Amino acid sequence: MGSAAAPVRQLDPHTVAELRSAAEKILAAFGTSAASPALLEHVARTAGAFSDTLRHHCRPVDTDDGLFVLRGLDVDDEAVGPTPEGWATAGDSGAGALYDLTLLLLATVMGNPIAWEGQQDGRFVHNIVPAPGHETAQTGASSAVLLSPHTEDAFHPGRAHLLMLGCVRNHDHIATTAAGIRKTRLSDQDIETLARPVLPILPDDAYAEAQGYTDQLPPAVPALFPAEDGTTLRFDPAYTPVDRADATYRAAYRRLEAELARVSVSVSLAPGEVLVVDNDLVVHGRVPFRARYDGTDRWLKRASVRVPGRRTRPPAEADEHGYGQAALEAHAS
Ligand SMILES: O=C(O)CCC(=O)C(=O)O
Ligand SMILES: [Fe+2]
Repeated sequence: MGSAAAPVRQLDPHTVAELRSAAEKILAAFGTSAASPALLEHVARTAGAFSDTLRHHCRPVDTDDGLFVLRGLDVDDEAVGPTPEGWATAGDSGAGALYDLTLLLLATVMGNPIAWEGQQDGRFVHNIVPAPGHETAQTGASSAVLLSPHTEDAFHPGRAHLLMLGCVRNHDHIATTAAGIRKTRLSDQDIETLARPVLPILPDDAYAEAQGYTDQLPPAVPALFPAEDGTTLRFDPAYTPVDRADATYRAAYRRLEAELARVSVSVSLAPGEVLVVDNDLVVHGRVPFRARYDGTDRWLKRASVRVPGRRTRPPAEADEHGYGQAALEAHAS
């Protein structure tokens, strides 16, 4: 694993002030970051009036890294209060809500934020904190184990194009890992093999309801897709029954895994930094750590964004059932 620096987009003080005042106004008007149709409309209108400078900071990923870090937002460590011991108690008022709204605004500039009825109560901005009892899970709530590199919500055809991870607190400098498909070297033969729909990707442990879905069989999906401007990937080995494939496929899959490990970078987010990952180009994960459970634990805010008009995925995804899960879009598209 390398520690090559991720491309950084430094927000200028004027843009930071523009964002802060927008988030403050919305919080003053609604008293919460909990999404209502009226709040979302307010967010859309506000984001639509942002400066060109802010918009430019939010332009699409423009390097082979497939990601960037927005730097410069300020987080008042005292004001956000203790790290909750689980997403459910994170609350949606005060300084934490200000961060939720800032992410929601940024997400709206980049595309259309999405939420899942089946995850974190349908919130548009999730709280990622270590939770007692989940230490070894393959979800954001874990800590003691490596969270293996994955495409976010890989099981679903409506998954995000962009994943945003905003750091509230990270005293122990615990790194998110990121590996971009455009940095890997694979033979044409392997790419061809992995572009065949051979295996399903099953719903992850954050989706209890989807895991109980039995109406239709899990669809086999390609891990790689040769899109117009380069290869994209859909990859989640922890939820893929790789041993069901033949030896040729398994070997190619393992080589993809090894290549992703080789090009993986560590991004240790500091408070106020927002990692933006292109979910079609980059798989992300997290190194293991020891949770503190004393109110000072690592705390990230997460938003998922769809970018209208993208053509980076196989058209056949349109026929997938998505295990009965539906993504809610923040804004009419
Ligand atoms: O904790 C992290 O750095 C990443 C966790 C993760 O995979 C996610 O929030 O989607
Ligand atoms: Fe994730």
